Amino acid sequence: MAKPGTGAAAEPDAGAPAIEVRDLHKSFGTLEVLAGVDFTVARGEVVCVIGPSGSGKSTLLRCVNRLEEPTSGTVLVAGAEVTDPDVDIDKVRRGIGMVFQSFNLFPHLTALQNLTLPQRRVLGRDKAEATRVARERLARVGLTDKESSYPAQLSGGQQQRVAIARALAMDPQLMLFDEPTSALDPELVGDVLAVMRSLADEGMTMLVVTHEMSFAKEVADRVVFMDGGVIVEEGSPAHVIGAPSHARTRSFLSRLLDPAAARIGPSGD
Ligand SMILES: Nc1ncnc2c1ncn2[C@@H]1O[C@H](COP(=O)(O)OP(=O)(O)OP(=O)(O)O)[C@@H](O)[C@H]1O
Repeated sequence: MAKPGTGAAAEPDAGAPAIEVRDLHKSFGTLEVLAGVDFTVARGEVVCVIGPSGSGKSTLLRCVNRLEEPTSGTVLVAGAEVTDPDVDIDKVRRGIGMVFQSFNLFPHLTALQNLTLPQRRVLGRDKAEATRVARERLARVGLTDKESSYPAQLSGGQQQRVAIARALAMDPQLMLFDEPTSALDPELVGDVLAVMRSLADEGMTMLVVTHEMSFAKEVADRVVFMDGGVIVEEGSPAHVIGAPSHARTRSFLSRLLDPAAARIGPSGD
């Protein structure tokens, strides 16, 4: 528990898991969106969260950096209790990179400026250091030649790679991805997934809400299947995607692979 006013709980605990979620509940009015979620993400682990629309995946992710206030329960990030009202939440958030479905770039700034501005404002880096870091991160996502482009001059996939580079420029300990490829034309998805795969290979801790089953199968250490605001099952990709033990998971996966079946009617379980 944080000591009120000290911000002490925001200090990373080297031995603590990257994320711990305990008995998390979230309601919007009478709608209970998270109905008691428990899970842990180890450092360096890549966890994909899958599940039907409305199952609470985005809400769970948004509770991790307190973009949503949980109704009850506990979230710890590197040992810092995010859900404690007295925690220094800005300090915790500085260690968490977040990538959304929509890229949320500043339209009036170039790619390079989109990366330098938050570093200067939030981390207080001087212009030369922020520019050096920005160029390094743009190179990491394969966009060195686009540093002077404005978002409107970039494809959706390139904008998303700038958004990933922007998050990386803040030196996060942990990256949250909320359906990062859902808004992209199919031919642009591969480049974004390749960047995410390289981050995973480098040991970045990643919690990824996605419908990209090939990414989940090939890159995730663990897959969590959510439905109705609870975790129905979790385990290795080979288990959850390859041989799910729960009927609700099987039904979801078959509807995902055969969208025509989803239009015909209810899943039957
Ligand atoms: N701010 C909000 N106010 C009211 N209801 C909300 C709010 N945010 C989410 N919801 C509702 O909570 C439920 C779960 O939403 P959430 O976005 O977490 O689901 P999801 O599993 O990520 O779905 P999708 O795959 O469609 O993004 C939905 O019914 C949604 O309409």
